[in-house]
Amino acid sequence: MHLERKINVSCPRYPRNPMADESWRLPNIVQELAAGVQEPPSRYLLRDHDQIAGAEIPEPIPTIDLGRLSGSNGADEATKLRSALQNWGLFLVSNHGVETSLIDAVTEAAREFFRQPVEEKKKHSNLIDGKHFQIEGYGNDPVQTKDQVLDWSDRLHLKVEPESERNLAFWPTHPKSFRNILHEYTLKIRTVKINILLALAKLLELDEDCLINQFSDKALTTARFNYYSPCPRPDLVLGLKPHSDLCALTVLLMDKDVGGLQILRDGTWYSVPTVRDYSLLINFGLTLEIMTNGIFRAPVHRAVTNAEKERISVAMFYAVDAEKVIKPVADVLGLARYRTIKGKDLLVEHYEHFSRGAKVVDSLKI
Ligand SMILES: O=C(O)CCC(=O)C(=O)O
Ligand SMILES: [Fe+2]
Repeated sequence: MHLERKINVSCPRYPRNPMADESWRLPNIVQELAAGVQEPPSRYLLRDHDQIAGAEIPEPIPTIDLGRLSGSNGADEATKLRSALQNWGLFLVSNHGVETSLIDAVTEAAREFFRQPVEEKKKHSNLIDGKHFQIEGYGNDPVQTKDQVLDWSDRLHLKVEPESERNLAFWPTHPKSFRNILHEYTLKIRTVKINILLALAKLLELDEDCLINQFSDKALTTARFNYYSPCPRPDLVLGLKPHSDLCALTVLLMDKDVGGLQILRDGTWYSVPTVRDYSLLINFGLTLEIMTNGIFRAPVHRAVTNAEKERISVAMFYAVDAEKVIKPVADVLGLARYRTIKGKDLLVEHYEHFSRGAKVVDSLKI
């Protein structure tokens, strides 16, 4: 059975009432829209005039030397990691073992993919029969209500692990090297994920493999290539609404030239600066927040757009098996602060909250 059927998001079937005009459920490809409009359509405009310009981050996001953290003399890096997590909930990793040439190749492959005509990309559409949303493929998020504020971005979202779950129909053949590059990148980033989970378990003074053991051979890893078209009104439109990632861990490859990621701390949005030294950004998701009973928090973040420049980011999401019940991994973490939830149900609840700008974590806290 294909995983996407197991984790299908419960989007209302289209058309629910054969007589009703439900075309609003079918989002535009933003890249197409951006090429033709002077002003973004009203569905993309923020309602509450939230401040979009981010504040300058008061100190650099800490960079952890992953090689050193994983080695026998990792105590200094572990201290840095602890403070990064307390302050920002995210950090950069350097010395991560992924060749710079591979990182460049991933970025370039993504750029080449998005450079194709929309008709080519739509061959990998995330709408079944042009109507029903599924998580995998090229397109946008599901539109659940007429007044949902839409995001100024398109994406290609692919299952990469377990390998048996890859759906090659969604995997681009242009550029020709795309599939090989993504395969190589998946193997390399897996090691990054493992090293981080080992280090986190140590920080929590738990058995070293206690977090890694949460990921069975059915645990789902997806790669999401985000494409933010230039937007005529970056002051009124978001590239991606505020959210926390759902998975346990995200490894984010940011565009090295164009910034756009913002992180929320104490009610203020801070711009995350671009990095040019091939560091990767590590971001915790809600699954890890629940597994650590709130000791590690999933930061709320969003992406803003740019008037002149396109922006690309590549996120690798490490989720657990869809059937796994997510809960604190050890009794020593204290009385549960979150209700337990299955991986697949978290996904459904997330989309329901995300579409109306709400946070699923608030519904999970006990
Ligand atoms: O584009 C970015 O920098 C952030 C992307 C992101 O948050 C996501 O894909 O979940
Ligand atoms: Fe995210």
